[in-house]
Amino acid sequence: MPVIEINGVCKAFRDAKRNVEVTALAGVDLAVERNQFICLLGPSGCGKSTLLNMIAGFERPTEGSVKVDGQLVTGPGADRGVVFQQPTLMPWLPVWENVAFHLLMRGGQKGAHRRTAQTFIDMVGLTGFEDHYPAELSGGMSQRVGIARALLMNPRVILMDEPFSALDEQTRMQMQGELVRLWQHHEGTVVFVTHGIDEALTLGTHVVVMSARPGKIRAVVPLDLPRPRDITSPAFNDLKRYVLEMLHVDRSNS
Ligand SMILES: Nc1ncnc2c1ncn2[C@@H]1O[C@H](COP(=O)(O)OP(=O)(O)OP(=O)(O)O)[C@@H](O)[C@H]1O
Repeated sequence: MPVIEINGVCKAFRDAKRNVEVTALAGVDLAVERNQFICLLGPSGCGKSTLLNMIAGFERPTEGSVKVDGQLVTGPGADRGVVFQQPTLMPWLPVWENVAFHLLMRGGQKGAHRRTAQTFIDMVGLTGFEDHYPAELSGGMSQRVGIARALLMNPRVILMDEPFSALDEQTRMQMQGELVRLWQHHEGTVVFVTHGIDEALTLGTHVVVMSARPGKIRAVVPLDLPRPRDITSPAFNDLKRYVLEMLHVDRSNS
């Protein structure tokens, strides 16, 4: 059984200001299997974030269904960890309390929660920064805190919405490498929204190419490339050309 099942999903938003309906997604079907790393790629406004938000349970489909582990998604849950573009850290809490935030909210032994947080702080390479505050961290470090916080709940699915887009090129490439290593060591199912073709081809087991207005899935492209990915290799560039063609079909029709 797929971990995520999206069946016939449509999403319309009411634009109250202009008194019109915006169809963000129309007839989206997608099955995501365990341990797949799915990159959602498509032009701005094609509904990538809307689709991710529906898996996260922040939005409900207008039509169709979204299931995780066979259960209909009706709201957010601990089985789905979300990492946003901005890491949404609590500025008044040190790193370890930000990482352990959901555990601390549940109550219980603070010392035990700190030890649990430490495991994930170490995992994302922030050892020594446990007591730093968000204002003392770089963009990449803040994003690592967000990733550690999402991993700590041991979710079935990690949902990431352009988590590295605000980072400089070098930090982004480093974070991409670290994310792949984490995913390879701990396994799990990832859905990752990106604008970047290279990023999608570097990270994913599959790229889901979306078309715009209303958002639909144009193609699911399996990435049969060895890791670590070599962005200069002929195989990488063949796939890049194919994905670019998929994106361009959309542009030439619009
Ligand atoms: N809450 C909302 N209210 C009204 N319209 C919305 C809302 N959220 C999204 N939309 C519209 O739905 C469409 C899809 O938006 P969405 O943010 O999902 O696209 P996206 O592919 O993630 O875009 P980007 O790559 O620019 O972040 C857009 O036309 C957007 O204006």
